Amino acid sequence: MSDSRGQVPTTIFVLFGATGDLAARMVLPAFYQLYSAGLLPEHWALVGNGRHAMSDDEFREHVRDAIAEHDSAPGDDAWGGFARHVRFAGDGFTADDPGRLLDVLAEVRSAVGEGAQLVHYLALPPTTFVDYTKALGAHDLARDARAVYEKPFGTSRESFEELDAAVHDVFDERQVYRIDHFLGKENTQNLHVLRFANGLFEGVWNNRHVAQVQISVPETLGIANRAQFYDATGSVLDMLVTHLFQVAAEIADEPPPTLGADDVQSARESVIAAFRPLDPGEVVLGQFDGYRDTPGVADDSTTDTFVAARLWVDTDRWRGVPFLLRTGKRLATSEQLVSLVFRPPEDGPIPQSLPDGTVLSFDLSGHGTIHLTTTVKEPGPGTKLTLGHMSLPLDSVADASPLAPYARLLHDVLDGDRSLFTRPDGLAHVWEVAAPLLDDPPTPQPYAPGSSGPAAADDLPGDAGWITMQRPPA
Ligand SMILES: NC(=O)C1=CN([C@@H]2O[C@H](COP(=O)(O)OP(=O)(O)OC[C@H]3O[C@@H](n4cnc5c(N)ncnc54)[C@H](OP(=O)(O)O)[C@@H]3O)[C@@H](O)[C@H]2O)C=CC1
Ligand SMILES: O=C1O[C@H](COP(=O)(O)O)[C@@H](O)[C@H](O)[C@H]1O
Repeated sequence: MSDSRGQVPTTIFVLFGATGDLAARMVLPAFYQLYSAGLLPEHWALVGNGRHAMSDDEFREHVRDAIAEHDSAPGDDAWGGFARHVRFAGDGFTADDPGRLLDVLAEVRSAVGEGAQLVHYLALPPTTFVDYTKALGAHDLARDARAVYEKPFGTSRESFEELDAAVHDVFDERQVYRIDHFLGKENTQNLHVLRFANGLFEGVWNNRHVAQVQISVPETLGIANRAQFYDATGSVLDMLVTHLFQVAAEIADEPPPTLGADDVQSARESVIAAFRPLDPGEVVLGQFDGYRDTPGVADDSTTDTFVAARLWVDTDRWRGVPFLLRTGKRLATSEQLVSLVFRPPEDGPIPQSLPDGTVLSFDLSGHGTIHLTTTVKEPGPGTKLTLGHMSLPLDSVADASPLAPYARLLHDVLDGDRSLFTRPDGLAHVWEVAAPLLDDPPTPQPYAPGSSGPAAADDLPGDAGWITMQRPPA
């Protein structure tokens, strides 16, 4: 059944983990954004699932509170229109016992139409993905459905392989959408568009012109409300081998033949095979002072809350160019900055170009901003060189109506567009690249909350230093 907007069929979303942290902060607000923007099908329903009982009205109140807290408070009229699509099916969901889900789905189907497509969203702890996948198969909820898996898709090579096998027992690969929400950010998508649509950039996107690439995602926030998850995960698994690797692949990939979904996904996922396995000697781990006092964290925890790594991409395009990746909790600033530091011209009439005088940066936070730092003449007499900065906030572009990453990715699931989702071949390579670090991690070095992390991490980028918005390139 298709709605009046043409291609988008009537859809029933089943949100597992519907009362969890991610659902509240990201997924439920994303549904509301899509609804407000008129991007949901005419006929749709959202069925929340959890292990406890809850009435539809209680769940609706929870959803409204979550949207108000993490986005903006819905007006009464708009809320009324949205809330009537929302149901809750409690009492858990296992292969042996479907709880209330099958009964609620039967009621919803009879309201929206028997042919409705099912989209399952697993906003659950990753340790539960295998069991929920098996349960979907056992209750015949996988056929013709789409399944969205939160990250991380596996927490080790072994658990990735186990999950991959369980998923492919139940779903065909084309039904599977593995989320990495950094790929859904507006400005991550500009890495491709700016490069491939502008000869100015595509011509210099290689090791002849780029001296280094930085992906720097410091965070001021801590882990207080996610201590249990975080202490078992750490910065390497939470951010490095997931978001930062995927963004690195977006920069490093070869031009896809088209910007079609399969080609874009293939280009990104296949270049991960060329990432050189990480050398623990080129990685600095850190743990902020006071981390072990956080309720839920073990007194003797060695979990890393900071990682900085030098990654090498062994392709003809990037051989010899360090990709410098950095992220951590309780740092001095929150930024999501991807920078290409260009080499100065080798010869020509200006022999003393400023080092790092040309830097193209993509700020991935919010709606995104593109920054370009270039060497210019300092206005005035003589020819003194200095640096100038240009900024393009993406929401200032004509007719901009940016979507938050989760709204964008949910919309792509509805459209059946898998270009911004990860693929198992790429993820299998991720574990190969990460293996030397996971097998033999350096000892995390202490750092003060509010600092820029362990001092040793500052050696990784060399003279360029870590580029930040507070301290643009020297
Ligand atoms: N929170 C975040 O900021 C981010 C989270 N993610 C990912 O999203 C997913 C969910 O994360 P988050 O919401 O923080 O996790 P939560 O710990 O909040 O868990 C989500 C929900 O899952 C259910 N649940 C918890 N433990 C179990 C269990 N053992 N068996 C069955 N159900 C369980 C609970 O619902 P109930 O009690 O109702 O059954 C809970 O509310 C994870 O994969 C995480 O890595 C990704 C990016 C950011
Ligand atoms: O997936 C995660 O991402 C967030 C950062 O995401 P953003 O929404 O601020 O772009 C990070 O804080 C969290 O630890 C990690 O699990």
